[in-house]
Amino acid sequence: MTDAPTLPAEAATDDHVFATWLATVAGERLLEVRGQGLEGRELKDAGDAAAQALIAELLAAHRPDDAVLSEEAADDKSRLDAHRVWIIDPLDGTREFSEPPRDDWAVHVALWQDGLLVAGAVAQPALGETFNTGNPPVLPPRTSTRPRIAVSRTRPPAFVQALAEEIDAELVPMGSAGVKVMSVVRDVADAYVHAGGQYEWDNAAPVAVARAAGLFCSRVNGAELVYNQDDVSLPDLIVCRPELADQIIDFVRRHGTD
Ligand SMILES: Nc1ncnc2c1ncn2[C@@H]1O[C@H](COP(=O)(O)O)[C@@H](OP(=O)(O)O)[C@H]1O
Ligand SMILES: [Mg+2]
Repeated sequence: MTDAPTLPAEAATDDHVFATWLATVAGERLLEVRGQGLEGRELKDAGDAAAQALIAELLAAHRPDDAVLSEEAADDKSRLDAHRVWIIDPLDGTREFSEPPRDDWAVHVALWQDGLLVAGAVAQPALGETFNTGNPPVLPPRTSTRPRIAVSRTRPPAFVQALAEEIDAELVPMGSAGVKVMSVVRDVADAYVHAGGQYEWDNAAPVAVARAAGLFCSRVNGAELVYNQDDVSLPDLIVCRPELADQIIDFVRRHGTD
């Protein structure tokens, strides 16, 4: 049993600092698990379990009155009547986590309050970075005139290939929704377009951070992303530099996502 990490003083009252700390310490725990010599399914399961256990313990200790929605815990529907809900993916990109030395996996911590995402952090432990809403990332100038669209490495939606052809974009495959959203924040890509399946925990924290950095975020048809719903399926989204949003939404409205 490892000692629980010590809460930084500011994190007691500041939800941005708390989210950042929680994602960071869970990421550090995941790096430890990755160093234990496990492989494949065993490594995936050990990572999911260790990050979930630590995050659950720290939320119970430091935010005991808040509700929690986590990929790795039973869904307690009392969250539907709560004012504050932490939306957690303890390990996003589990597949890539189990393929060292890949760095495209992440920890997601978001806070939903009365209808809105109000704080969030995405740790990318293998890069040693935690992107967050407290110190929002500053969007670098765009270095590519040809749009780069981040897509799932293993489940790229078919329509994104057609979209790329129409707008003369390049596809950049990588793991983890959080990593793909942060790739737009970091000017590694200019857009992330996904459809076909995802859940609130896969995109809540990434969207909170992306918005804080000034990026455009919506469903693929341009509709609002809505969190803390009874059904937590949130199967599609666009995160992009604002100047690309109209083109992408227009394509989806004309062609659909099939
Ligand atoms: N079609 C789909 N249906 C359900 N979940 C999906 C999905 N495509 C992606 N996801 C989820 O979104 C996250 C990012 O996926 P990808 O790396 O393929 O982009 C993964 O989360 P987890 O790793 O937490 O399971 C994955 O499970
Ligand atoms: Mg996930």
